Amino acid sequence: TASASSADGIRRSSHIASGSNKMTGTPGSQDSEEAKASGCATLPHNPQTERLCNKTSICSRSYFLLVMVFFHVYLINVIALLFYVHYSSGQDDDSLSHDAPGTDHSRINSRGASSKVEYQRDFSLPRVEGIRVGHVQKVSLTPGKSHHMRTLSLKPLLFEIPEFLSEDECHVVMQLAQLKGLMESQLMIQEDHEELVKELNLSPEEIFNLLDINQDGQLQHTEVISAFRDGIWLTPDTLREIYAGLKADKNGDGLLSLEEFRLLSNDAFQRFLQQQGVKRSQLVRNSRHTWLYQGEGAHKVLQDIKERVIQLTRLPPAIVDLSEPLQVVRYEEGGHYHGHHDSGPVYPETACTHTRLAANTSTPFETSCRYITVLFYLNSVEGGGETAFPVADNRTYDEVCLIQNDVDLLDTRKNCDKSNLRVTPTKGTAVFWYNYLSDGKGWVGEQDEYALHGGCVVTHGTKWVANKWINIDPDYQRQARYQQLVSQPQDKNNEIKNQNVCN
Ligand SMILES: O=C(O)CCC(=O)C(=O)O
Ligand SMILES: [Fe+2]
Repeated sequence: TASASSADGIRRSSHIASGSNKMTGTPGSQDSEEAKASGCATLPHNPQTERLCNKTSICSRSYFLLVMVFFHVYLINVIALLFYVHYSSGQDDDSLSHDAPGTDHSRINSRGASSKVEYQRDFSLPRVEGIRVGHVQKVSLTPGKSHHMRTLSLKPLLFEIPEFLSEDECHVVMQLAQLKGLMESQLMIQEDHEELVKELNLSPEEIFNLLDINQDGQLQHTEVISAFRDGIWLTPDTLREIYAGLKADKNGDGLLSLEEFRLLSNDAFQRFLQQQGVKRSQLVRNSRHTWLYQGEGAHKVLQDIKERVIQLTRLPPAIVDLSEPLQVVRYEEGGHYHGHHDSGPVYPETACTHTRLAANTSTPFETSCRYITVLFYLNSVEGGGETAFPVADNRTYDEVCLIQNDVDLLDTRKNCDKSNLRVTPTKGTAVFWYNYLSDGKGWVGEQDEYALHGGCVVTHGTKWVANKWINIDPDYQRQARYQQLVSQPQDKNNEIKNQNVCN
């Protein structure tokens, strides 16, 4: 508005100026009025002095015009200066947060997160193209050597790279893992599940309603299996045994009414399983594992593998550096890992485990956000142990269809042969896939439901694999804040960690 009225002002004053030129020398009311207004009325009425006054003195129209022009130029300069100051201070904010991390401590709040900074999304995550199933592309991962990468499926986007690791490298990784010691991948009783149920304080009716997916007032086997499967792997057969043991299914129709369900409280369930003795084969995962750090100072083989993963995925090194360490897994004969996702789904109220430190709020749910899984086979397995992708490249995917007519596609002890895709473990081969789709704007989108997979039961010998998970938060701001936070000087990081421990 200010500049509009100024422009208007210029237009009006130039109109007055041209009008005064036409009337110069002719005594008239307009001239004399203006002369009066500008102080010329005090001069004696002399046409010569009046002409002089009109043309050269400080009360002339041209002088007025000049002053107005200067005034507007001045005004425009002031406005431009204000704009400059405003925008340049905004840019400073950004450059502080990106280029000189940790220099502006005032913006780190007590939860260790920067509360004001909005990171500009000026970066697109690269994604390897699959082209079509069976397509082979050459990739250069180490100087002087090229690998062949074959597309195994498009849903999920899945690739296989033979000879990614040399025999020696496989040997070193297995030895380092053994040196460090492997722990059980899954404990026998899932206490956290029970605790969560207690914490939520749900009544049996509420739980029944949650489980009754088709809302028919009865619980079918599939509805109970998917709900209680958090830890112990239930099959329709074990479920029948449990119902019989707890005398839960009074009328013996294989379905549970609300009344029958009350007898099958979580406690009773767990107690029954404890009495029976849960076998390792009844767990979701039957293996042992350990973690190997791959950063500075780590064994050269481990650092080399990380570098090759950077080349393979074409992701910024910082993202790979800040991801989980290498997980080395050993399955004994009889070992397995039932169908699962390596990453959780993305909901607004879910936080990623790796960026939790940088989350602005404390969120009730936490999940692993593993954008990519790179799975290395460290040995060739004598029997079984394939990695199964039950729904890879399915035309449709419907979770309910995973368990049908007592056939559970997630059961890698029984039904691996029914999986759409199986990869045979071969020493040195790597497979990698995306657990998330793209959001179409260069960042992480929805979880890819087709990325469901599992490790089939090892029928002969042992199986060694390693997982390199690349963690990226689907929430760009959280990922950026996290990267900013961990790249701050050590003393500041300790301060933040201590705050978290104490809170
Ligand atoms: O052992 C396999 O083949 C798969 C392992 C796996 O899916 C995992 O460790 O998350
Ligand atoms: Fe997995």
